[in-house]
Amino acid sequence: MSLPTKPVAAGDIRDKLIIGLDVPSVEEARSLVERIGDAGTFYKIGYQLAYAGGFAFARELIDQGKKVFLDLKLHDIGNTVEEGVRSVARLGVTFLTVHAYPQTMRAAVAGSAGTDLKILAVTVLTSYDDDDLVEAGYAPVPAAELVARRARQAREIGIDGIVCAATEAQAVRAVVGPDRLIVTPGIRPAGADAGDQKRIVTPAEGIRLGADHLVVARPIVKAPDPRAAAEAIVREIAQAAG
Ligand SMILES: O=C(O)c1cc(=O)[nH]c(=O)n1[C@@H]1O[C@H](COP(=O)(O)O)[C@@H](O)[C@H]1O
Repeated sequence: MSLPTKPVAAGDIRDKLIIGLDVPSVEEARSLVERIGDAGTFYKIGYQLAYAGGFAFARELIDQGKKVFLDLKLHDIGNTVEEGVRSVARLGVTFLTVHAYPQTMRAAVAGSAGTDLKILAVTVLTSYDDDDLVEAGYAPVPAAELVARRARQAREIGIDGIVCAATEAQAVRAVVGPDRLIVTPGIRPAGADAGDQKRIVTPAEGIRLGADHLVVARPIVKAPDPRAAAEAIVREIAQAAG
């Protein structure tokens, strides 16, 4: 089966790889970024690093010319989300995540209005499968269906991009159209450990399925040679985007 491929936007192919800095301290993050060198242009700061000095480190990365994705997965009452997003927008980061609940997404769009910050809505976490949704209290619904529903709501609300598993990227693209970003975690180079991820694909598949950016943490962060691991993924992305 030949898969539709979204044309690759002009720009640096390395930006398609977002490296998750899932490490416990700024010192470790700094040393990892140094080791990866110019193989890494776009970094994600999530819970682990954000709450351990990561906000100041985001500034440091931006000053080095790197792009930063602040993965805070916000979800609270509308006013709190809106004001929180307004504060994040002042940090100069490129992406911020919120959970794809309509109230939360509307508040995030309001808080980022008039700024360069792009809001990404996390549809259904890639560690969830259909059984996990039932356990969380949802009426039985396939994860893919809930992803499509939330992607439609995100588009209607004016969210900039969607975070979903690459296995759902084509369905999401059909819903959101060509102008929204699709960002996919749950990426594993062939042979790598899945860990807690349940809906995974390889970097090449992720790109062929239409992802604009791939988020990869453990396969790079825990590799004996993180730079070589990042370079191999960028090569795979370039070939797939080819
Ligand atoms: O928003 C995210 O980035 C995210 C959403 C999601 O559904 N699944 C997911 O794994 N992530 C993040 O993507 C990264 C994936 O890490 P690895 O599984 O180690 O490559 C982690 O930092 C997660 O927090």
